[in-house]
Amino acid sequence: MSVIEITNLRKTYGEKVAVADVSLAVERGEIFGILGPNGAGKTTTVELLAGLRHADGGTVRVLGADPQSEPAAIRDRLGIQLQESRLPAKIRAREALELYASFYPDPADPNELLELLGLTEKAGTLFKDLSGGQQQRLSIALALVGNPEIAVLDELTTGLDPQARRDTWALIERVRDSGVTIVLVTHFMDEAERLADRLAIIDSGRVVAEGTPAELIAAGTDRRTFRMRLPADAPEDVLDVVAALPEVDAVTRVAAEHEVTGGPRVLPDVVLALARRDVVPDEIRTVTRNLEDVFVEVTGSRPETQEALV
Ligand SMILES: Nc1ncnc2c1ncn2[C@@H]1O[C@H](COP(=O)(O)OP(=O)(O)OP(=O)(O)O)[C@@H](O)[C@H]1O
Repeated sequence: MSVIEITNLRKTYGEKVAVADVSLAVERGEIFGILGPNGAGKTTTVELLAGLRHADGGTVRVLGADPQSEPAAIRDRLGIQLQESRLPAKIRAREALELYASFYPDPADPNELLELLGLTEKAGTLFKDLSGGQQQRLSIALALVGNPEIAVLDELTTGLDPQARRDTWALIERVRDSGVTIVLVTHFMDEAERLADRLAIIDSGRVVAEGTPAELIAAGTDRRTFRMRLPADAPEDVLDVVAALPEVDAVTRVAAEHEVTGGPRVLPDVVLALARRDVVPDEIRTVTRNLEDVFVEVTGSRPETQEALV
């Protein structure tokens, strides 16, 4: 059953089209990823579905209600963690949770949430003295404190170190497994590939691809790629022979290897052609596509990575 249905959503800021035409459906109990480059319209889309902004066109239904005209119907059922949400520097972790809990009719137990998020030992710590990862976890706890059926998490792991990111991912899976539907906004491929049960890639305010990570990776191409290392004594013209095979699209040199791309039969055809010339590659390994390749194909842009932090 869909808990969120967005149809032909549109939002402009003056001349600027932030969301051109977005349609998507989120099913109960899944982690749904919204992936896209900076400025694609992801945050605006989730702000519209949370009823924080008014759409210029299209419809949004969250748990059957229109968040714009019936905000009260979803207020206690949808929790949202917005990008860079800041708390007052001098509020303590438990105080913040207790304060937010007091806004809801049936809140989660702040102590249980602190435990779930690994913050029990930091319960008495001032917000300003928490590390980036701890602040992030606290903001996730705040999105969950109303015991929501749906939690929207925007740029969950931006600025976290690799270990904190992995811990946060494990936590999100635990939250999903406890029955909460999660909408995860991210521009990190690895995060979407690892966490999302299904995802939509948004570019320039439109959905350009949608499906499970595996479906997206498998769809749209019958091209295959592999890399091989040729023996030092291979005849010089053997690469010309490979490149001339009908099944081969391209042969490129990558460090000590050659990368060959072509149709579904590219690997056996190349191996056979080499064998006819008495050449046996020292090593062959297939190169599988990942979500990053899909992203580059459908958006034409390279995603950002967390490498700077590693
Ligand atoms: N309040 C606003 N006024 C004017 N333009 C805006 C406003 N909010 C967003 N935009 C513009 O709308 C476009 C979509 O922004 P949005 O924040 O939804 O994208 P995003 O995919 O979430 O990107 P990011 O990851 O950088 O936050 C951007 O070009 C942005 O500059």
